[in-house]
Amino acid sequence: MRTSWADSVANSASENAAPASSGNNGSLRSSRPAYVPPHLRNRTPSADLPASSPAVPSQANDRVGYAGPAGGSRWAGGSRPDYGRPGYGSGGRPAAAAAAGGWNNRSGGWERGREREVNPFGNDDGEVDSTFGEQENTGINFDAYEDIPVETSGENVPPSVNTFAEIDLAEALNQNIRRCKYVKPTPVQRNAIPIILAGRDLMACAQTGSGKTAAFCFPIISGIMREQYVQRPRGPRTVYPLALILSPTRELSCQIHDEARKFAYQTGVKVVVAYGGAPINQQLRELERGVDILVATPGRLVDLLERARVSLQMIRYLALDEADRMLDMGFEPQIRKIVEQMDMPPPGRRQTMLFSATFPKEIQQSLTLVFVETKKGADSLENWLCVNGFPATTIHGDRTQQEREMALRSFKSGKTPILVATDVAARGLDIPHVAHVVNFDLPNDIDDYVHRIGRTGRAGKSGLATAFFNENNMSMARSLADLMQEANQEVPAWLTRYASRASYSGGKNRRTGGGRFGGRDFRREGSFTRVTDYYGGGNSSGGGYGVPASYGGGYGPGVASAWD
Ligand SMILES: Nc1ncnc2c1ncn2[C@@H]1O[C@H](COP(=O)(O)OP(=O)(O)OP(=O)(O)O)[C@@H](O)[C@H]1O
Repeated sequence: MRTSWADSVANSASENAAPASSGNNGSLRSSRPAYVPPHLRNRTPSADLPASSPAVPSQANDRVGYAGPAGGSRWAGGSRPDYGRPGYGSGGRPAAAAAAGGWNNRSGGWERGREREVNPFGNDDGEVDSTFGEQENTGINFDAYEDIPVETSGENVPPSVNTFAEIDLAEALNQNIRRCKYVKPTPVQRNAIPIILAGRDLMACAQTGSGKTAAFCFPIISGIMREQYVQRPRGPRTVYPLALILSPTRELSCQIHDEARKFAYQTGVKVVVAYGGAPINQQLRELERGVDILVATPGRLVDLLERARVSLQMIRYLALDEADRMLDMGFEPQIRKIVEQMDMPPPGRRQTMLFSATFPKEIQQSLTLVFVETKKGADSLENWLCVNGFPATTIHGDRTQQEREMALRSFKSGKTPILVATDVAARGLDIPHVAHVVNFDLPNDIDDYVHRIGRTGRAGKSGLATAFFNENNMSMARSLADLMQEANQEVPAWLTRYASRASYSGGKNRRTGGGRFGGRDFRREGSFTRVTDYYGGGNSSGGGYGVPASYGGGYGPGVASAWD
């Protein structure tokens, strides 16, 4: 079972309380500067520090927890204990400083005396105006931007801001914004920055050259500065970035890296870039010096992950720049691997941001319809999804007509892209763009099943259907296996086994053993060929849960749908 992110942080905290000199690879560490996390850089050694740091309470890492006390700046410090770790050499700050300062006290810069941070602004090292004055900006025509309509969707979207001063960013970051001569935020920045700072996931579509890079970099940098207490494991060669920015090309990665280094200058947050087509050794050396934000192309990142030189275990922010382009360029397998198959924390434990100038409609409207058996089950699943960061709503027989209509509107508009429904309420719904139907509870009747999966893969589009099967669904095994066979899909061995057991015992489903499906021949009406489903998981000992997979479907031209 996957260990939770909070657990792994707490574990790593206790594992890593050893002094720097007792690391696994002392010689390696002595030959290169030891990595120092942002919160310990530029701190004077303190005699007040305990010999070992306390383990981090898991709650401290929950992003809900970092909103800070109401009515004051989040950065004002408060009574949060100092989790500074002595093992990192320069020492943490005294607890009293934590209580008094927050990160407005950060004098900025990387760890003093170890590595000098190159000034990414050239020789002009920092005569910065103390206010966001009317300086020259970098060529963005803000007059033209004022008229650009901005649409937002989602629940309780945090309000946009008009000025950088309104945003609760760190002073060191504000200084860099002034150094960049950004006077005011662009529309995408006005809207996206408060959303990301509020801990929300985001998909943002804004035209080229509209300042998307800063829109995701500012909140990531300020978030990392804020999480001063985050403890990271220390492998001899593995690094644990806190943020990952994926981009499709070497050029874009380098550009993001250059920009991010400016924004992060003297904040203590270190940005490293890794891309393919260039020797890996130099990039490895750079990574070994420590990394908070990793900007990478997918292929090179997979390479680094497979070599165990990078771990995603501590990722709090995942930004995909030009996400659609990455898919177009065939990076989907790598992205899936990075996001789903490595050690990346699941949604809810990390923030995910998708940025692009273009998002095909299919990407923006991928609605998921989940079928459950009971009204109670619908409510509790909806609640679970919402609590875990998946916007969901529900329709079932206990909801008023008005509530059902509202839920449907919210689903169709993409505000709540997951709809949990009981069978009765969902019959006959014609909702475009349903990309995925999940049979969380399988129905007892194959007709109902066919109706349900017919909500996706409509009008010639492909669709995905996922079913969770357990021994209580035994009576459906034979019909499901037959149905899949008819649709030329591979029938998993475990389902075949269930099917034969069900036939021996006679089966309860009225269609079992019938060979052909009685009543209505859905196949002749084009239904079977347009649906694709896959039953994963499960085993002969029973009770397994399905795993989503497999896209497909589509039906021949001119074939009418039974439900359209
Ligand atoms: N608030 C701002 N004020 C002035 N200039 C800005 C501001 N934000 C960004 N810029 C500048 O605008 C230019 C375009 O920004 P950026 O490259 O982030 O755009 P983008 O939306 O990512 O573009 P693309 O989609 O082409 O990658 C950059 O030179 C950047 O420094």
